[in-house]
Amino acid sequence: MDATQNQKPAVLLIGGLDPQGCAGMSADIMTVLNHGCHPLSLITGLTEQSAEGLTEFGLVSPAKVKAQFENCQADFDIKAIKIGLIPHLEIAKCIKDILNKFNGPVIFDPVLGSTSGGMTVPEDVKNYIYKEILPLVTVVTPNLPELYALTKPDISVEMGAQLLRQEGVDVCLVKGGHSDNALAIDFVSSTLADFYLYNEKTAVQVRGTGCVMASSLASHLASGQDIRDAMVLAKAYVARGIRLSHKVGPYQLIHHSQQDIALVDFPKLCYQPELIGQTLEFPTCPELGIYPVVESADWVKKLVDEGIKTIQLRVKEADQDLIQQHLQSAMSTVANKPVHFFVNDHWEMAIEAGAYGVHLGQEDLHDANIKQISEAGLRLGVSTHSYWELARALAVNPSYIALGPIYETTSKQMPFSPQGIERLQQWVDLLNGHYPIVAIGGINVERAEQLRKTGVGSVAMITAITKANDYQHVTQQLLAMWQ
Ligand SMILES: Cc1ncc(COP(=O)(O)OP(=O)(O)O)c(N)n1
Ligand SMILES: Cc1nc(C(=O)O)sc1CCOP(=O)(O)O
Ligand SMILES: [Mg+2]
Repeated sequence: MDATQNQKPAVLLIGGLDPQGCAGMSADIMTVLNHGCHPLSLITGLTEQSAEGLTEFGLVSPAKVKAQFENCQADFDIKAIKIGLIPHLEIAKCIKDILNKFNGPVIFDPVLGSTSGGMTVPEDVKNYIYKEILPLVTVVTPNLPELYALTKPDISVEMGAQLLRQEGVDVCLVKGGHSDNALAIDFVSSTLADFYLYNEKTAVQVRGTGCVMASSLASHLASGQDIRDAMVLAKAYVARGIRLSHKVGPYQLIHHSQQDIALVDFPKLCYQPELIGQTLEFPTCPELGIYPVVESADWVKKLVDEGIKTIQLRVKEADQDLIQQHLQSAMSTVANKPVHFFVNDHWEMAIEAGAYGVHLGQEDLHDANIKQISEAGLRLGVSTHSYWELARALAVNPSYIALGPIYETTSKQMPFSPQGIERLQQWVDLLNGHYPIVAIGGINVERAEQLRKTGVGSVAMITAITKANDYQHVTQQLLAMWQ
């Protein structure tokens, strides 16, 4: 077997040593270890600090940092680099050389001083960071004071992030924890999209949260997570750490743990600032059981006749009249029957027809008027395929959350690889008691039986029923299994 297989991903940490073990390199190492990664550490400064603030950056030799990096690179396959304190110009130049020899993701938490006050990074270093380091960085994670110091005082987060990105950074994540808002709102600007991540703020002042956030992000990227997922998971890790934080000496410190993240720690994601913190209400729905997704009113009739209690009409046709005909006909099938009838995509028609609910994907959420669906009293189901899509779904507060594709599907082309049963188990554990979950994608009778063991309340399928040799037999098998 290749000796590099099954090795922990190595994360190179470049930053200052806080001898009190609360922030900087010590916090970074604890975080990286907790994410199942291996920390490599290059110390940029032997700081002197206390609860009163930072009094000394502490010189280290750039030549030694360079030599240490070369040893690390020779012996480890570095998967991500996280940079914190850059105290001196010579160290900044050395870091630039290191970054030029590295191809993977670079996370830069631009520590310019200590939150408790005292010394700050000299102007020449700040200028060098701006012009020479930022262009080599994948994600920069300033807090508000750092954003102001690097750009302009009191600049908006959107404009500030824009300025940093103009220097060549791929993603700018501005941490809003220092604002006096009741929510901890981070702004993310990236080539993929701009969005806000938010969760409830706790009253406690916890040390080292910025270091932990950036190290968590680096660890998730080193482990191969999508960059948006990595940001969501890192924010959840910090939120959980703050919620469980504890007193050490004069400080309140993050709790590091490998336990699963709880829903209360999971951030919400939205694209418009005016929607931050606005929670809509949708009627609840029960566990939905066997949930066929079908393309015609004819199939709705055939399956309701078989005893199906949840069904979705998913007509992928451009002809609006035809969709309307299918919908009207399906509505008369389900009228006065205990059937949970969902309409895919066409939310306005669903409201007009008085359907039980609507199912929307992430792109559909952009176009739909979610408030109108809520006001009309329809249930809402939302698709998710990743952690960041889950964060988006949580902001909408739907009636159920779907996860897919659990297995390879032939019914639809998607940029997502199969989630697998373990990922479904994570969704069930995270959302249990809060949102009903629907699993979809490549599910047949045998697989449905396996998935039931995760505790998922519903399985949705297209081909297993509509392409079956004997759809009635398959439907009866599924219904019998899910009782
Ligand atoms: C139950 C259920 N889950 C997921 C989907 C997929 O919805 P969406 O992502 O909007 O894709 P389309 O179905 O519109 O192609 C679904 N329809 N139902
Ligand atoms: C429509 C759809 N949405 C999916 C998602 O993952 O969001 S998977 C899928 C197709 C499901 O069809 P089948 O049961 O034939 O695999
Ligand atoms: Mg859709």
